[in-house]
Amino acid sequence: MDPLKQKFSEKATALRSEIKAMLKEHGDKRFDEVTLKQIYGGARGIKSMVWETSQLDALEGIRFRGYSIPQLREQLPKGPDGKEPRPEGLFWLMLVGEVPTDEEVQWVTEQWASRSEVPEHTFKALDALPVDTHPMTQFTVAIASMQSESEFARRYDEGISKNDYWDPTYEDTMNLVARLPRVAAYIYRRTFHNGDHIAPDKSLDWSGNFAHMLGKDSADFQNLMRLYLTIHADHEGGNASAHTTHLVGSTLSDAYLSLSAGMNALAGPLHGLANQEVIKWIFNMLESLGTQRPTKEQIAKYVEDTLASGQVIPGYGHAVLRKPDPRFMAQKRFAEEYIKGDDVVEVVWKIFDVVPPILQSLGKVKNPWPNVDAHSGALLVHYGLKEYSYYTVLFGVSRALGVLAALCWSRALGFPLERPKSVTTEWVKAQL
Ligand SMILES: CC(=O)SCCNC(=O)CCNC(=O)[C@H](O)C(C)(C)COP(=O)(O)OP(=O)(O)OC[C@H]1O[C@@H](n2cnc3c(N)ncnc32)[C@H](O)[C@@H]1OP(=O)(O)O
Ligand SMILES: O=C([O-])CC(=O)C(=O)O
Repeated sequence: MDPLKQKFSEKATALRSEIKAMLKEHGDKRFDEVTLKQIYGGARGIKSMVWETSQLDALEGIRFRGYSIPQLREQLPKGPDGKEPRPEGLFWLMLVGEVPTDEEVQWVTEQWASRSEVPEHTFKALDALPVDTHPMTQFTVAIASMQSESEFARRYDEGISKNDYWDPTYEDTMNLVARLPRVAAYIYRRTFHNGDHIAPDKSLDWSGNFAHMLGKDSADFQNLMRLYLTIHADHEGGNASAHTTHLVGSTLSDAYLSLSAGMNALAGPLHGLANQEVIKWIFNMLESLGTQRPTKEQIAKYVEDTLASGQVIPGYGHAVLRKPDPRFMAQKRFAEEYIKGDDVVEVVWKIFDVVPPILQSLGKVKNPWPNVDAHSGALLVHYGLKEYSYYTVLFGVSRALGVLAALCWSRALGFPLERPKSVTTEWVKAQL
């Protein structure tokens, strides 16, 4: 058995028996009460799911197995120039709860390179779609098309024991994550570069090779990808892409079908698509103001106009966070270090000054601060990746790491079919 799988199997076996004992002793202990507002309000804050890979604090932001983003940047093995963390290490950490060594991360890089062959029919499926099909639609089609290779589906069909579900789920996860950069780069090159595809370079790390296949070989862009693919990977279990992957996975749909479903949730403008909406909104603002360097007063007026037309300010607000998103701050740090003085970055920082007090003044917005999506587009534009309808695919490649590591845990811990209760308004009225 490979070393990561071995470690995962040991940890999962131990936790499964611990949970069993805990449920036996404390199964009826109350952890939450549900208000009518929560029932009608998108289930905000209701504790109803277990997610081992990360946890979100409203003020501090995300912690992956207890590690904050600055701590990850310090402690995870980095790319060849020692600057930014490699997402391979974060995957290891999320899956087994330990910060990996350089050798362990190198092992993941090589495993993924060796599993990265994409089936020919996936390229054919993509080529059958109109070239202007939204990149996220192409992405979900490509992921679903690879389901024909699912180990879990094959072994389930053969009659696998419940106790072994975790094993082919792990195999599917490793294969799928290994292939995503190739699939995602193929979508980018077919959509925006006339199908002029770039062969993988398996000597590079997972992010470096992805950058290379996109057609961006600079060391700085590779570093941006390492950071980007690390910070977007997981945001506990309740966000729409994670929860969708989890829900679909709970029916014993395999990793391919579950991730493909989760990516459809990520493709919504209130969730992952917000990163494209942010840069579109900024470009529209610059065009309508006729300048690349708007004043704060000009931005404030544009924000007021956007709100007056009944639209949200993309990249601001959050269902859980109540402070500036540490993922926004991590990208701001990257911009300060690598590309200070960039015009679009300067606009993003001015928006950061202008928007929160305006949203606060509305009196209804619970979090006036920027989320992760407020910054990412400006960094990508700087390196020439201007095709913003593609941005959510990058997010999706990263998000796969967290939701699939969590899927492995769900199968290893024997989690059941998810099926919460719904009620009608008539029923609600009868209770009042
Ligand atoms: C990776 C991610 O998914 S991060 C989030 C990405 N999405 C965005 O950036 C889109 C813009 N933001 C939003 O629409 C929201 O803040 C969400 C969807 C992220 C969170 O929604 P909620 O938890 O319902 O936010 P909240 O409780 O603060 O909403 C209360 C009111 O404030 C409004 N509001 C919240 N954020 C904003 C915003 N950025 N601009 C304008 N109004 C806002 C809501 O639309 C709602 O208005 P309503 O009562 O008239 O319907
Ligand atoms: O947590 C959420 O609801 C949305 C979010 O920021 C993410 O999924 O990255």
